[in-house]
Amino acid sequence: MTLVAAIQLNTCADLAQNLADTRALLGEAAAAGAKLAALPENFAFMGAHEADKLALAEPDGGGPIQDFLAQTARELGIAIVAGTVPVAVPSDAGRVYAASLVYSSAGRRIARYDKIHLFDVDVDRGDRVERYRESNTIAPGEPAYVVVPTAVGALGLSVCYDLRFPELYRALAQRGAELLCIPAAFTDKTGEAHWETLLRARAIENQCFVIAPGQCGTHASGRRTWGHTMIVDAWGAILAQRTDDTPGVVLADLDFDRLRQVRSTLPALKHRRL
Ligand SMILES: O=C(O)CNC(=O)[C@H](CS)NC(=O)CCC(=O)C(=O)O
Repeated sequence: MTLVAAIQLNTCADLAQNLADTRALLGEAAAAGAKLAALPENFAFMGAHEADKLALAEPDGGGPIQDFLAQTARELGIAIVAGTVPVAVPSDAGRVYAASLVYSSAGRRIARYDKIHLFDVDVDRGDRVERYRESNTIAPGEPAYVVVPTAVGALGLSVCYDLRFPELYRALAQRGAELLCIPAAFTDKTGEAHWETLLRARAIENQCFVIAPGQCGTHASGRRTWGHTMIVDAWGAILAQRTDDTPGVVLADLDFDRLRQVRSTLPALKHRRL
């Protein structure tokens, strides 16, 4: 058995405050015995305006957010999947990559995945339309399938809106992923309709654990996110989830014997023909 954590946050526009909140919950996860903890999308900063995050862009490999992550992983002895970090796009000061970075418990960065699919969507709220244009401030990552060996198994990386593109997860599973990480800031509206169903479908169809830490509550922009951070097993069962709309740690013990049993008794991954 292997204990992992998914951390739910209500990120605000104060970087120092967000890092302090993150550090406290990572500490809680480590104290409980978790070997790996995953943070939500935009864990370090959510400003009043999308463009506010550009001021926090860090060069690849260094900066206050990345230094915090490396140091915290080392001090707590826990691997961290850092939801997303705003990493500078060389030659484009107007956009950043939404980079999901993985740190080993020694504080070494062992993987980077840049969000591929950008949320350029109008969310209909009945009385008004909420307009998201993520591509105004985020540069899309080149399509890439990142699977990284960790202390808790082979981890496939993705971010938030990627969840709606099952071909990404199929490719990660084909490349050996046993866990899929989906850090998110889902809208409360689309989250209520689709979040749990999509997460459980990705787990079931790819016979992988799914770790999905989410943003929750109201943010500086006035937008609301869905929370419902959860960890799902390869059979689609919800192992643990946070139903409170507040920050906190979700813990689950991953049983890899169960994963192997699911894959051998229902060998759908081996029955693929396309
Ligand atoms: O809300 C914010 O301010 C922050 N949101 C985000 O950072 C990102 C990009 S705008 N949200 C999503 O990708 C939501 C996807 C989603 O909700 C869906 O696929 O339904």
